[in-house]
Formats: sequence, C-alpha cells, structure tokens
Amino acid sequence: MQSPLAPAWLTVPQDTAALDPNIFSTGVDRKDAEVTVQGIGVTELVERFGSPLWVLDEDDFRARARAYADDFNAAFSELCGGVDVFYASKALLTVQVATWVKEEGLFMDTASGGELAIALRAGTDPAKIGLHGNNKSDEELQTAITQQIGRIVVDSLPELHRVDNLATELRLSANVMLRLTPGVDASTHEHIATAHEDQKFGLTMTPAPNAETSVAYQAVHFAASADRINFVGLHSHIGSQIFDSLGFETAATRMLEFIALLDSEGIRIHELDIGGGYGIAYTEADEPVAPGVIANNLAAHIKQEIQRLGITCPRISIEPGRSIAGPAGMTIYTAGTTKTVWAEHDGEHHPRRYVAVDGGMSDNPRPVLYDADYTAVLANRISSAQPVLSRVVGKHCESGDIVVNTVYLPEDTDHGDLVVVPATGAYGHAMSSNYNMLPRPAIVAVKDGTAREIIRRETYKDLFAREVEM
Ligand SMILES: Cc1ncc(COP(=O)(O)O)c(C=O)c1O
Ligand SMILES: N[C@@H](CCCC[NH3+])C(=O)O
Repeated sequence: MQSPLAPAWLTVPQDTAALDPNIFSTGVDRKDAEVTVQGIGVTELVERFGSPLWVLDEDDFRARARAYADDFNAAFSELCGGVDVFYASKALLTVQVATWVKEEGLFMDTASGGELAIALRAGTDPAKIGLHGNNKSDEELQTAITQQIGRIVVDSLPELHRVDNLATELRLSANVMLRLTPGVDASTHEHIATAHEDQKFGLTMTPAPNAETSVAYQAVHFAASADRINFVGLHSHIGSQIFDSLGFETAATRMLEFIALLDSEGIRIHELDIGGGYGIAYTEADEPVAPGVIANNLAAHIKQEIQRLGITCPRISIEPGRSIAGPAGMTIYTAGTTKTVWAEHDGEHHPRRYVAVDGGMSDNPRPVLYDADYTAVLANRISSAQPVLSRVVGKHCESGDIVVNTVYLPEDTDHGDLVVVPATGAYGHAMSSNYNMLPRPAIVAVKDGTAREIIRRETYKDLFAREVEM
C-alpha cells in the first residue's frame, strides 16, 4: 500500500523483484531468483570478494563510452569536423578504468595531479589528456607542461600568468584552454551547478562595474599573444546530473556569441569544449536522454547558431563522466539490523522500516551531500512478502547516513539478505572515505562471465599504513 511517507514519484512496485532497465546496467538480470551480473550471482560475488562490494559491468561501461564517441561524431562530423570525447575521470578512476577509456578511443579529462598520474600510468597519450582545477599547484602545472598534455584548462587570470611563467622557466610551450563562466543557471542541485556567476569555477564573461572588458576577454587576448602559450580553445561546463537541454543550449549560444566577437577581432577559436553533466537514472523518477539524442539536439542547436552568427564551427569536445560510469556500477550490501519506527506525517504516525547495511556514507556520500535519491532491490532471493516503505541506512555514527532514502522493499528483507543499489558506478568509489575507519570495498569488474578484482578491498592493516611510529 502507498505510504504517505513516500514521495509522489515513488510507486508501490507490482513486483519487488523487477529490475528497471533504465537504472540497472545492461548485464544485470535475475537467474534462479538471484540478481546476476553477466550471469554471475550476487551471492557468489560476495562469497568471493566480500561485502559491501562495488561491481562494474565492464561491457556496459565500454558500450556507453563508445556510444558517446560514435553518436557525437555522427552528429557533428559534417558540421564541425567531429568531436573529441573526454571521459571525466573524476566520476570513477582506476588504472584499469583508464585503460578501458584508452582502448575505446576516448580522451581523458583529469582534475588533479593524482588523476593525471593515474591516466599517465595507464599509458594514456599525454596529447589526449586535459587537466582541470580551480586551484592547480605549481607542481601540477609543471607536470602538465613537461608531459605536454593536450590541454591545461585554465580557470583564472592569475593561473594563466602562472602557466606562462612556468612554461617560460621550463622553456616549453603549454597547451591552454580557457574555462569560461557562461552565466547559466543549470537545473540541478546547487552544489553541482558550475556556470552561474557566484561560484568558484571559470573566467567570468561579465565585465566588472566600470570595466570595459570581462576577465574572459582579457584572458583570451593574453593567451592568444603569449609566446609560451599554445591557445587551444574555450571551455564551459554548466554542472552535473542535468536532464534539461536548455542549459546546455544556452551555454553553447553564449560561447558561440563570444567566439563570433573574437572572430571579428581576428582571433580564431579552433576548439570549443561544452563539458559534461548528462543526467542518469537513479530512480524511476529520472528519465535519462540517450547520447544520440543529446548529440543530435546539440548539433541542431549549434548549427543554427553558427549560421546565425556567420562563423565556422570550432571542433567540439565533451566531457561526460557520470553517464559512462554511473549506470555500469552497482553496490552489493549485506543487510544487518532491521527495525520499524513510527514517522510523523501531517499529524499522523506511519511505519517506516529501516534496513541497516554494512556500508553507508563512506562508500557513497551522495545522499548526504546532495540529498541524492537511489533505489534498491532484495538481490539474493525473490520474496512474496508485501512491499513496505523502507529506508536503507548505513552503519556510520550519523543519522544522515542514508543509502536509499525511500524504497519499497519486501517486508521480510532481513539480516543476511543481500541488497543491491544500482547506478553507483560514478562518484561512489571516487568520493569514498574511511569514515569511522571502515575499510573501503573492493571493485570487481565483470566481463564475458568472468569477475575480477580491479581494486582490492582495504584491510585493517591499510588503516594503519600511514601511521608514523613513535
Ligand atoms: C569540468 C567538468 N567536466 C566534466 C564533468 C563531468 O560531469 P558528469 O560526471 O556529470 O558528466 C565535471 C563534473 O561536474 C566537471 O566539473
Ligand atoms: N560529485 C558530484 C558531481 C560533481 C561533479 C564534478 N564537477 C556528484 O556526485 O554528483
């Protein structure tokens, strides 16, 4: 029965065993009542690799990566000479994952010296690497320049001057792209919107009061004329987990208008990166848009704008992260303590069942950071018990340690059952911690019916590893 505690979008499932193909990776199914990934059951996975466990459907990851490359190139090849797809590695990065990205022909977007180090360790061609960051250290910039990476995405005027000075000291030239703030309010959680004025990223396109030109304009003129800077192009990224195409289109228009202005002054912009941020389905309320549809819509919009402005289309690049890694991953947890509490709503009390699992905000901080919604299923068996409104919580010392805020689970879900949370491939492992000294789970990649660890589970010994002996 529908609980008054449930949000309007959450329906009571007809079948609590069903696996929504919008949310789960393509290799996930049920066999003999158990959830399987490419034919391997969750019980076997947990027996072999422990719980909780991050499972990655490697074929799904690779197919999504390829779809972005193929569909965007198909949509843009005639118009703008093609598209370079940079995988936003902040979503999920291990040396193995970087290798898949390389093998699928994608470029690599990194956002720190650490991510850059992993991309290089995986043998990524430096020319296919970008480095982001609003506060890059000299060491990070020096590595990027000496490695001659394809683009250092400069985020401020002082940083541009530092890059020029460092490149001069190193007697090398630096490949520089400028990240601008197109002043777009993306429809997403405020902590993951990145193109409105009042936030930390990018060079503003709005002139300060009484100033004749914007910081973005000054930066372009500096980059275009500095001896040690190879000016690659312009960049904008409006935010993350976005479904509405309007924000992307508005940003593209502002960038192209700026490009037209520069064009009229004789500064030709050869490349425009329009960022990532494409939303995925975490729950039944989310309706993700296929890469081919996003590509065609954006290409149609860009075509119209370059015709209106009378400019040649720059080469386009994009930076999807979540929409490649997210749906490919899921987390298997083991249920422990369960209890029912009486939650108040409109002056009445209603039951809410709590199912505590063996992980939580240390393996997925997104619910606590962004009120992110997820869903979950009972995975080791099918139950005919009635679905009851449940909250899956972790084992941390925080009442906000929520794994899935609202989901209908079979009433008899209990101690020892396996609970799977889908769509955790992005920003789970990437943002995980050892809070409460929980060792982090392993990541297992499943391909062609074979499961292998690509990141091993942490042990208590790992927790002592950085202790300095007295
Ligand atoms: C500059 C930049 N590019 C790409 C991304 C990837 O975003 P998403 O994982 O939402 O595709 C991000 C994250 O928001 C970002 O900050
Ligand atoms: N970590 C965020 C996205 C930030 C993307 C980086 N700019 C999330 O999980 O949704």
